[in-house]
Amino acid sequence: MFVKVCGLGTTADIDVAVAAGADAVGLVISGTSVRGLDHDRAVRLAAHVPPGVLSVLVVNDTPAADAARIAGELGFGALQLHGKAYREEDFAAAAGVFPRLWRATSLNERPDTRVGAYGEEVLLLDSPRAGSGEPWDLSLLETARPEGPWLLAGGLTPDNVGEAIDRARPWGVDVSSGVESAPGVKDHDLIRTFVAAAKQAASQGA
Ligand SMILES: O=C(O)c1ccccc1NCC(=O)[C@H](O)[C@H](O)COP(=O)(O)O
Repeated sequence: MFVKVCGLGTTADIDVAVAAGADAVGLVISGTSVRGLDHDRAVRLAAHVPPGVLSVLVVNDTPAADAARIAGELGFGALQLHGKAYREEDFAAAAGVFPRLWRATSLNERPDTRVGAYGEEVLLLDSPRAGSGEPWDLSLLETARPEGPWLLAGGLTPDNVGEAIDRARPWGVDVSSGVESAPGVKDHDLIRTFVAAAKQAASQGA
């Protein structure tokens, strides 16, 4: 089970997520997010992610080609494009600059759930309000379950991630609000508990 912890804001957050066994860490650059990093902090945090752990740049309001340029310049391992504004041509433009793209979408919006439909490596299925901590109706997966590398996100917590994995059978999971003590403030114990619960649920279900 691939586990990504998103919206990290400090080097200590990264250290804790990595030590807990997270496979990827997400850094958000977005003017509208409580987790949005300014450029200098993003540079510092991206450089802090150790080899072997995937660093993911998360954007939702940045032109895709600009985001791709930033991802390349800062040495990110992947770029997660979030939001309704991105179309297939945006992915094509971004891929010409930085090819390791993740596509985030919501099943509530009736998206294309084929992994790779827009040239992305990974598909992320999230709640309609990304980063809100709101869960979504997993029964939507019954008629639109993706195949291949896809992440379940949206309202996951240490308490519900095991059941969500059993039900949705994703390739990986992604969490942000569910490991916070306040919006934008990561709780290190919750990060450890979440990663352990996700890995355990996956090994029991394997
Ligand atoms: O985290 C944010 O604030 C955010 C804002 C805008 C676009 C995306 C954002 N986060 C991206 C994510 O990685 C997922 O939405 C997140 O893991 C799931 O969020 P949550 O329900 O808070 O766990």
